[in-house]
Amino acid sequence: MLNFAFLSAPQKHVFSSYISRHTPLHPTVQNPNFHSKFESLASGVCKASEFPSGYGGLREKASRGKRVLAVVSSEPVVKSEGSGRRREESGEGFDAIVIGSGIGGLVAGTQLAVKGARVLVLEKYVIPGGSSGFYQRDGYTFDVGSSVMFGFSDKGNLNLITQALEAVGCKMQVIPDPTMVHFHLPNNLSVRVHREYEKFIQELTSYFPHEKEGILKFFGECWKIFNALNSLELKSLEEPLYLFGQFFQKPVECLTLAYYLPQNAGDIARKYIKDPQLLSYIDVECFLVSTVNALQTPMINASMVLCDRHFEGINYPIGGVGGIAKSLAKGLVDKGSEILYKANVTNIILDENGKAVGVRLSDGREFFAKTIISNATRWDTFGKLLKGEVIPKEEENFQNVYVKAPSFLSIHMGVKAEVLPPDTDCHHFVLEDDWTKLETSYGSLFLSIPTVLDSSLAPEGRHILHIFTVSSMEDWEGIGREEYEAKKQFVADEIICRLEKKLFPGLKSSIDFMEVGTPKTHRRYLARVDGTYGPMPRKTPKGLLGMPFNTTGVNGLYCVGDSCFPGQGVIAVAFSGVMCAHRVAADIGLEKKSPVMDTMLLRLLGWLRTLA
Ligand SMILES: NC(=O)c1ccc[n+]([C@@H]2O[C@H](COP(=O)([O-])OP(=O)(O)OC[C@H]3O[C@@H](n4cnc5c(N)ncnc54)[C@H](O)[C@@H]3O)[C@@H](O)[C@H]2O)c1
Ligand SMILES: CC(C)=CCC/C(C)=C/C=C/C(C)=C/C=C/C(C)=C/C=C/C=C(C)/C=C/C=C(C)/C=C/C=C(\C)CCC=C(C)C
Repeated sequence: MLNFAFLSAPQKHVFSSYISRHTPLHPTVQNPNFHSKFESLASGVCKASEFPSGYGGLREKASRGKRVLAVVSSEPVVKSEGSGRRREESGEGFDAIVIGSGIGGLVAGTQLAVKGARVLVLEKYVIPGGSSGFYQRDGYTFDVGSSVMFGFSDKGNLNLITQALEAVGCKMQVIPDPTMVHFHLPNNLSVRVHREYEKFIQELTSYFPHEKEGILKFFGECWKIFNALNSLELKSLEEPLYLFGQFFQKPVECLTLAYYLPQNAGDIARKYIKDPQLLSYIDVECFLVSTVNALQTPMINASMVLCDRHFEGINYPIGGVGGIAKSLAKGLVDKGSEILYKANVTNIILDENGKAVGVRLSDGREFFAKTIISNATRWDTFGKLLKGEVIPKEEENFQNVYVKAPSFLSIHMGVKAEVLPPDTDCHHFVLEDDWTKLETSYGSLFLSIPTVLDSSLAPEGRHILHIFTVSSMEDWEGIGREEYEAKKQFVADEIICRLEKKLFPGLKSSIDFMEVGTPKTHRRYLARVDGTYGPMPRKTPKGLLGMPFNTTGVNGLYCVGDSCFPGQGVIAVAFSGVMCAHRVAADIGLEKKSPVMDTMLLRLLGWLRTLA
């Protein structure tokens, strides 16, 4: 029998609430099979049985030489109710609280934990990952977001997912994808982006032989940028000791990147390419990266994607994309930090000097830390979590340069395997007959069939089809429940019809399972305002110049994720996590810093952004 007499009153309260909540059918687990299903998700060497104790485990902790029973993560005791003193004040608080467990938040959290910081991640939903999460239905494991994964190889400096996992002792098994995407475009332009660069260039030039030189020159310039990026050690561009160190060690590469920082891919493509159809093709390539055309896509981001797919390649993690977040969450807890699910942050708490010192949850609980990192979008962070506060000038600038990209409609389907022709590629992009429809709602279709690579994601004899397309919140608001359901069915039917015509005859009759998500679904489950896909330039941007890094105008508050430099994409938000952790670590004394140089660099960067 355990004797709990040594627990203080608040600890007893926490413990009894833990016991009552952690019955086999935990009410936070909406799906009673969730736990076992989640555990069964394959994730390489991170054993599934080692589910983060953050999901409500009890563990023993050493504290000042005494062994005390501590409740981990389901209810970290932060505010001592008796004395009214915060742990932070008594020297026991967290170094950082991360709001949200998207890949950006988890990478920031784990990188800090590895540096010795004590981190608390607060996630609104019941599992980690946000748009890189997963869900399971009827024997299918669906990726919430895209299944095209960069950053998983063993070489170079840009394999940020491999590095993030390695930092916490995890490695995932991956399956190399021979084709990043198969484009089905107007005028029967059908281009496969092969893993091998030469094969891809050969295929593209077979459609545009007269532009061979232009194609090689454009991609050549992309490789110049990619190679410069790949040669740097990637850390915070807001930390002067690192930044100037890199300039000193790799001056040519840094100057190359500085030169391209304010440039867009469309302008560079136009230097070499004249054929309007080929320029439209490059628009489509960029649309995948940024949901806007090439003239609005930063050249650094375009180069990163257009080259990395041939350098590291696209690799799918066995068991699904959700395994990445699951492994990072486990790694975080292994490193002595904590993650708490069903923790909906409603406010960031500022002290009397306007410094961010804590957060309040929708159930009234408060947690305090030296620094607060928000993985919510900047619109949510400054519009909701800091509601009532004056919005800092830098955020006003950001909102002048960037608007919220529309959301998307997603269809997750299970289909009979026979409907797919042999050798079907894993990822497809369909824009049937009109280039001008590229950026319009429902104009183009993204389609992934991850079971082509990993059949374990679906029951035997079945495949997963995940289709998504641009859709705006305005389309779905102000209608009643019945109309909403009928509209979902109608829009999905139209899309299925298009795919039947273009790719898979008989698709409709082969459907075994189907679930449609709208912008409202994405707003609700990803906690992203209007379900937005992320920031999109209001007009032609100056490359990446206007994209904010991680510090904010509020002392102690940092942002991470896709509304920070360099923008959308799992690998991009992983980089923002690495940058953020480095800057925070310097600010809390875990990394070297120079306060004088900090002030100068942050002012300089602030000024540069005003030029965007
Ligand atoms: N193939 C791909 O490249 C691919 C696939 C999937 C996702 N993605 C990318 O991932 C990027 C998004 O990653 P991200 O790191 O910015 O975050 P995210 O939006 O994926 O996750 C944010 C997390 O924060 C949580 N959250 C938000 N507000 C909260 C609050 N107030 N309290 C508690 N929790 C809260 C959400 O529930 C969510 O889990 C997107 O840009 C998308 O492109 C890319
Ligand atoms: C600071 C100053 C001012 C200056 C200095 C100079 C320098 C040094 C600089 C540097 C820089 C850097 C480092 C940068 C970096 C960058 C990076 C890393 C970037 C990255 C990016 C990435 C990206 C963008 C990615 C993306 C991706 C994506 C989005 C994906 C997606 C996908 C999809 C959607 C798919 C599709 C699908 C189908 C088809 C189905």
